[in-house]
Amino acid sequence: MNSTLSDVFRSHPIHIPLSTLPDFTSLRHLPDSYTWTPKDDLLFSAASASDQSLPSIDLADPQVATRVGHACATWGAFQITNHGVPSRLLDDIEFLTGSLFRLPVHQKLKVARSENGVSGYGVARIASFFNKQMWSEGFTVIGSPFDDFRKLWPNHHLKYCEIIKEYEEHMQKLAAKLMWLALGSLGVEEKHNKWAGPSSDFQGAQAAIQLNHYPICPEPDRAMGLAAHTDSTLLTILYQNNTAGLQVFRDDLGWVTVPPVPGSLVVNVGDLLHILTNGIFPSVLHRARVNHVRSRLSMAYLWGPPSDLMISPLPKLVDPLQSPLYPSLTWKQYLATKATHFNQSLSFIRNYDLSSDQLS
Ligand SMILES: C=C1C[C@]23C[C@@]1(O)CC[C@H]2[C@@]12CCC[C@@](C)(C(=O)O1)[C@H]2[C@@H]3C(=O)O
Ligand SMILES: O=C(O)CCC(=O)C(=O)O
Ligand SMILES: [Fe+2]
Repeated sequence: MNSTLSDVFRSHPIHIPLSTLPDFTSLRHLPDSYTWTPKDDLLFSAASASDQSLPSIDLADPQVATRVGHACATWGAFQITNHGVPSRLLDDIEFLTGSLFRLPVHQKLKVARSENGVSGYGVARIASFFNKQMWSEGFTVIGSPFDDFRKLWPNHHLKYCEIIKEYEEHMQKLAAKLMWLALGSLGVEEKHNKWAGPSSDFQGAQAAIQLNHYPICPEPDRAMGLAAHTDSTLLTILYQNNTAGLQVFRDDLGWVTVPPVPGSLVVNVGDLLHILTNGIFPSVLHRARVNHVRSRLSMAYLWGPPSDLMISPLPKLVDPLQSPLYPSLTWKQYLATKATHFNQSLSFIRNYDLSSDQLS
């Protein structure tokens, strides 16, 4: 039987006690366990020396594929407008996210993510790779949120389930469209990508929704909302509320803040698209900072292939005189690798000897 994303982490539990979640609202000073220095993250204070900003692309632009391709190759990320997701739906998902995190802690803990689970309330999975704690809380949706939502909102869960369903439908279509624009810019056609399906709709694609809340922070310069990471996806589509915090990293520029533009969405190239394009598109290193004036919400749609499907560099994008940069592997195997090797996962699989045992 095909596995789902929820199965992936059963063999990779994380041990982060939820009792470490502070009551963010009552703190006047940053506790030591939340105070980051460059020792805790080498890139912590890599300042941006540039006024360059992330490309913004109008999806109705006749040159859209070229622009998407260029943004993917240079930044591994871009913002989009005219994406077709109704602004009413963006308001709804933001409202849902705000309502969820405003619930009292004891209520949120009713749906706490289990150690070997992936859905539910808790700190980001990547927390286990850092000595310091992040100034955020999250909620992950994979599959139906019905059971969790009924515990959170006994009287309103159906309304909230409906919003998630509608959001997923729109995001799935948008992700497939963006994927074709990105691949199309490299001359990849449907015949080069067997997984595309007869109507190019990427049948069986799997996805997670990650809702993030970054509370107001008493000492934001010393805190970290969500530490630097790449997403393990093909693409991630992120909606941020009206508060800045997202930053993307470029080796030549340092950290670049992505200011929220009302109604626009941010698209990140994930590790699997980097592998599929044989390294042509970098997966973008990104993080979220916090501030002392306004709390921030972000809603990420993390999109990938069926979790058992073999992903490998597309032959069309591999120089016939060279070997592909990466071996074939499934999303499930990649997530297992990520659970062990985190930000070193791409270099780990690049040097991995396929003739030896199981990847992990
Ligand atoms: C599909 C997934 C990607 C993700 C792990 C997950 O199974 C569900 C949560 C996702 C998320 C969201 C926040 C950042 C991230 C690195 C994390 O810790 O959980 C990503 C994971 C990922 O992209 O590897
Ligand atoms: O909050 C943000 O802007 C980033 C969130 C993110 O990177 C994620 O959920 O994977
Ligand atoms: Fe991310």
